[in-house]
Amino acid sequence: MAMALFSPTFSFRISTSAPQRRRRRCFVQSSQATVAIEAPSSSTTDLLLQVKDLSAVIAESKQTILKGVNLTVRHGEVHAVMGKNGSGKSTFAKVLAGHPDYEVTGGSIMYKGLDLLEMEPEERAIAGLFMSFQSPVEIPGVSNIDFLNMAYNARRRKLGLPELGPIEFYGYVAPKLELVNMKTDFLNRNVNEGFSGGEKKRNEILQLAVLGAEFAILDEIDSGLDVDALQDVAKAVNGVLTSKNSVLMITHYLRLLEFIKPTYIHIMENGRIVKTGDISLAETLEREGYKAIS
Ligand SMILES: Nc1ncnc2c1ncn2[C@@H]1O[C@H](COP(=O)(O)OP(=O)(O)OP(=O)(O)O)[C@@H](O)[C@H]1O
Repeated sequence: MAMALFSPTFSFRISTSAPQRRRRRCFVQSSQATVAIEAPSSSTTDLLLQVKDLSAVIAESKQTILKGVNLTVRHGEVHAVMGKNGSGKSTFAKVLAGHPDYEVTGGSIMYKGLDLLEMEPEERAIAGLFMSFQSPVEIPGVSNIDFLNMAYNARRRKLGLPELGPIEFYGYVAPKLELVNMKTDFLNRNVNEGFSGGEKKRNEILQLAVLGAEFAILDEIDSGLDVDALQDVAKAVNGVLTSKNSVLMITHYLRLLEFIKPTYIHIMENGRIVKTGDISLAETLEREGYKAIS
């Protein structure tokens, strides 16, 4: 059943079905040629995520949104996805997270050597995939610290590690609050309830820091942030980046990419990645608009 409050992290609390993975084999794989430019190949042991010829429709209307996406992400890389409004960026992110609004109709996604499309959203989260949404959801009646503690322990349980009690967990989370420049009282407030837009984004990055995700998908974390908040959020993202984990961020603006340096920039157009390059691609875009690179 589709749910209003989808998030792989929140799925620890609210279990979902994942229609996208079960139905995908009922469709013939798209044979449309894609124009994606793959990142240069290196050792396959570095591979974190490999998306091949991914196509997806909206579950309800069957309207095709993704039309053959190819993307390779290795450990330690930062990928930025840019593109005009409506080109399919958020849909791609949500399909990676296992959002039930979409059905995969072709292609494959391998994550850490596993078939991601065979995994439930919560299994994806436990396997280290984190998604920050454009509009983070509010969870009335659930305090931020309880939510974080529960999500953190759920992952630890699956990894065979001992759970942390409230006091130990407070000791773990407190330094991470500093990383995102959030006051302690945010821990006792209900998840995102009454938070400003910027506070919600900081809270998303706090979740990322707490969960220690290996692959973070950040959908427009820069939207609605003032300059200071943008720097705080970028500093926090940089603070959680290591040579072992990777980030896929969706953005419209060069300003974010000046703080979080991308390894590759991809341009999405009409449900496909049509161009891949370095920061100069975003600079051209900023100067001349999409007509310069379409
Ligand atoms: N659940 C849905 N129901 C109806 N239409 C949808 C749904 N999800 C995506 N779409 C449509 O698919 C297209 C791609 O949407 P998507 O949100 O992926 O674009 P985007 O590139 O992220 O855009 P933006 O830059 O404006 O955030 C849009 O035309 C959108 O209206």
